[in-house]
Amino acid sequence: MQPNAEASQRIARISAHLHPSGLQIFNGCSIFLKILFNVCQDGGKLDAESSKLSSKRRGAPGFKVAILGTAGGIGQPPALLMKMNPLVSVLHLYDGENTPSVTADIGHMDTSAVVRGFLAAIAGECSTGMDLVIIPAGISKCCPNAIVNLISNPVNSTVPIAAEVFKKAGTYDPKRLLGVTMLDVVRANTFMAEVLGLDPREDSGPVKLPALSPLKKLEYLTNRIQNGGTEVVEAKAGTGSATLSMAYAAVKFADACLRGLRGDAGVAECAFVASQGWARQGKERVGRKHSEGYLLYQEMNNKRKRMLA
Ligand SMILES: NC(=O)C1=CN([C@@H]2O[C@H](COP(=O)(O)OP(=O)(O)OC[C@H]3O[C@@H](n4cnc5c(N)ncnc54)[C@H](O)[C@@H]3O)[C@@H](O)[C@H]2O)C=CC1
Ligand SMILES: O=C([O-])CC(=O)C(=O)O
Repeated sequence: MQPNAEASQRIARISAHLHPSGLQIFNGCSIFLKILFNVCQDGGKLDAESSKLSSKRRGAPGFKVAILGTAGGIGQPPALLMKMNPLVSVLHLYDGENTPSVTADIGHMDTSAVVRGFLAAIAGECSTGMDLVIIPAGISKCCPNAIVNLISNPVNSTVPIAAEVFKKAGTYDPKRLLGVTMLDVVRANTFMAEVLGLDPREDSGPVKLPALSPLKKLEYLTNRIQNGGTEVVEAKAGTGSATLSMAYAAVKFADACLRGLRGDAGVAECAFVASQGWARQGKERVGRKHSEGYLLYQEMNNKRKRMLA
């Protein structure tokens, strides 16, 4: 096809996404996915379309990522950061409200990921074909074959609830359902580095620990990390909880998952996962398809295990 004709086709496609003819669909329609902005009715078609666009742009396929609850305090900054992530080729944004504004805004960024927004009751299905689904709010009925990063609090309850939802849908895979506890790790790195006068980017927690004795310093750090959420809530004087540091942590974790899926060796981060029942947090190694199991939990002494239970 001639370049001019191709460009005309692309303009028509973009116009169809920006001004979907089926706008009345989300006014009083009972179907589950209320399609809104940049969105067509057929999820599969849309995925194919997004992929076509993205692979043309990038020359190589990347990962498809969805964010549920994307218009909220935590959801918006990860949408921005995932649009900047070179591993992401398709970014689907879901929320019950304000998805158009977030999608329009982020969609103008000149990075390669193709963005689509869905005004969706996310307690139902999310689009299929995703590699990674990040959930600050709501839950999807099923995310077949995707790694799910569940952020909604309380993670030690929402992850088991999500597991039941996925079991019902026949899509449960404990190795793909990860409760995001990364903010605690991020805080631990920061606070520990502050006390020791180190660069927080050095990931050497276990190496640093002996330097923290006597016990008082450990107690100080344990308290500060455990009360990190309260520190932010109080600073925000009742207007909300951590959103920016959480978004950073969510994206740090999501990026680790994508690197694991890409096949990078030695990718391991902490998460809340199912193992011999619930109430476990361990360091997960993420592989090409899913997390590959605990590294850290087995190494913890009983006192620490009791603290996590
Ligand atoms: N895992 C962690 O370390 C942390 C978790 N959190 C948790 O993250 C969650 C999200 O926090 P924020 O983004 O600040 O909340 P928020 O209230 O600002 O945003 C929630 C968003 O989700 C959307 N939403 C909620 N239910 C929906 C549904 N059923 N269908 C469609 N859209 C829906 C809302 O429209 C809203 O835009 C909270 O549960 C919070 O406690 C917060 C900080 C740290
Ligand atoms: O309670 C919240 O939503 C915030 C939170 O988990 C934290 O900052 O660690």
